[in-house]
Amino acid sequence: MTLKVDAVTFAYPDGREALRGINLSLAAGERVALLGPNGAGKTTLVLHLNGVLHGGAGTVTVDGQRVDPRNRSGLAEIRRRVGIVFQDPDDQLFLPTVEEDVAFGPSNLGLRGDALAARVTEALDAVGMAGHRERTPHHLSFGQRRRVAVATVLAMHPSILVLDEPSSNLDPASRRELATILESLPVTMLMVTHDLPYALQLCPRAVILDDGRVVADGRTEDLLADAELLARHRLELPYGFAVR
Ligand SMILES: Nc1ncnc2c1ncn2[C@@H]1O[C@H](COP(=O)(O)OP(=O)(O)OP(=O)(O)O)[C@@H](O)[C@H]1O
Repeated sequence: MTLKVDAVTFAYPDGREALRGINLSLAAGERVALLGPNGAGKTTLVLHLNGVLHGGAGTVTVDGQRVDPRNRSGLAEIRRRVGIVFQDPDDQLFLPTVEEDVAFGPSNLGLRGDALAARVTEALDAVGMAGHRERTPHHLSFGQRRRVAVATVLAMHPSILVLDEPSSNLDPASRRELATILESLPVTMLMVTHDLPYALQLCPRAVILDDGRVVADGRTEDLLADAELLARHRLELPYGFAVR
């Protein structure tokens, strides 16, 4: 089991209960969509996977290792294993060139020289950005910056890739190209999205979160074909979209 979330609860300091007993397991190689209306607790859950948020009840384990913020060296390893691609690529890109941004994480792990260069090339190749390695990230288009943000995470060789709204703000061609890239990656994937067709295309399994609880967990196709379930949780397919 790559990821196991066991009875996790969490309330923010103002007392708002955001997670009310979450259970979720991902097997190695699975691709799972995390769906739910605004305020359901998706981001709060994601921030528990690498120990940014903690303090409630329950446990999260990654590759059998418990996420424990008091264990500093353990947490560094968890953050290598759980690679999070945030919605805004500019939160992840801050160095003068693409290759420096992609090299940043692995060089912090101690990689140098040829091993580091190979890691950068491999990650940029995986997202189709090898031809842009010497460019300045803020001169790239939004879609290109998102791909580089994915590369910065892939360069860490994560065992689970977590994507927050990967298709947002992409034009149709970039959205499709990113789907092709994500489909080709041999990693365990948890994808937070409001884009239900994207979830269907990329993730055989989906989990719906609402009001801090898992309210459905099953085949994406089955969940999205259940109009009542979708309506109950404020989820909508695009007009005229046929699931099967
Ligand atoms: N820093 C915070 N302090 C207090 N409450 C918060 C904080 N961040 C989030 N919340 C609350 O926690 C709940 C879950 O929020 P969260 O951001 O996890 O939802 P989400 O499913 O990611 O929503 P969205 O689809 O809008 O991104 C909401 O009720 C939200 O108002």
